[in-house]
Amino acid sequence: MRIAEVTVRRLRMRMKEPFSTSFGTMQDKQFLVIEVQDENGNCGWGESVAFEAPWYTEETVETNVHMINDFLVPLLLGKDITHPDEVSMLFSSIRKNNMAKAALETAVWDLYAKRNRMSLAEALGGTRKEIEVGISIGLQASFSELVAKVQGYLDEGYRRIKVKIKPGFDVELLRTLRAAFPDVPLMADANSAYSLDDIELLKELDAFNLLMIEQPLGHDDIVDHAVLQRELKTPICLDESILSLNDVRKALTLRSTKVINVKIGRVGGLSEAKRIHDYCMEQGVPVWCGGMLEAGIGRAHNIALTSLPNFIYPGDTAGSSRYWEKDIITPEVVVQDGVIAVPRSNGIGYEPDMHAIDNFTIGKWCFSAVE
Ligand SMILES: O=C(O)CCC(=O)c1ccccc1C(=O)O
Ligand SMILES: [Mg+2]
Repeated sequence: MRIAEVTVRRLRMRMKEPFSTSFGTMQDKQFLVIEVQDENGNCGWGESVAFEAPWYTEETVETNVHMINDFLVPLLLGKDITHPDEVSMLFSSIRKNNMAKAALETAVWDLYAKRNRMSLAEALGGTRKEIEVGISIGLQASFSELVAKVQGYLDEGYRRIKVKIKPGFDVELLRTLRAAFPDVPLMADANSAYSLDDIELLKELDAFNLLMIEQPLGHDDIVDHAVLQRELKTPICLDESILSLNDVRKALTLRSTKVINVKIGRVGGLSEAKRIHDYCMEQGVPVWCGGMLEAGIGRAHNIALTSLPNFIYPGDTAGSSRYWEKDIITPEVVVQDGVIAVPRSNGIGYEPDMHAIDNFTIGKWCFSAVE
């Protein structure tokens, strides 16, 4: 297939409620939507998960606009591609900027699946017909509000609860939750809020029978996490520290982590995400799919990826209505009884809603290959 056109749209959408983590609060979300077109007019869709500010990784919406428009699109446009695995090789001269690369690469995966009349899940080798999902709940103003939120999501059927923690909102917060929900699959995500100086406090979390603790230490660390894991019963799960299969290999060698949170954007695309999945499966290490407050297109890519067999724990991919009054795909992503049915129609299996997309678009760039 020849990549004949690329359209980059910058969208702004307001989330139903703010989302707070150890590094701050956000409610307005800007992100990029990518449309790639082949020589026959088939379209593939991708979403950049970079945020407006660089608190999760160093990438931002603006750096993604720059990288995509000025470096990555010129490497992709007009190229003949037989398989989407080739896209990351086309981009190999560009260091890092994984979210920018993934936005384009995932769009090519969708296009490839559509051309071959298969679902994206099928193209990736996914086997599950439905996926179990959990929910990630941001820091709340009070413990009672948090308990009420958890109860609400359990009532909706979510299969696993993840809460954010930070210094001062950890031991008592989790004690309160465990008292209210003794048997619920529960985990905590610190988004790098602690250091090895907090080791005694982190050991107290072993009392709460958590499924895992996500990224307690430095965003780029795999050495201190190995020291911490030796002292903890609770499995550590790395998120921010994992940017590639090589990072996974090194973290497992050091025993820094027992579970991997796979995010397509953070690792540079679906091909690398699948390689990480396959490697972890060989090693007997479970993985699960993280979230980046995505709109529908990013959500659809997560669902397809999660259909692979070693996605053992429920992921963070909630239904569209968790964040959005109105999503940018039809139908919207629906969670019923804590599961999402993996779409069987071609590509991502959801139709981009052009009316909604146009409504939210605040910037647009179009590129065509020269004939
Ligand atoms: O609901 C989601 O999409 C995931 C929410 C979440 O935990 C998160 C949201 C934004 C940035 C980082 C993270 C994270 O997993 O650390
Ligand atoms: Mg995380």
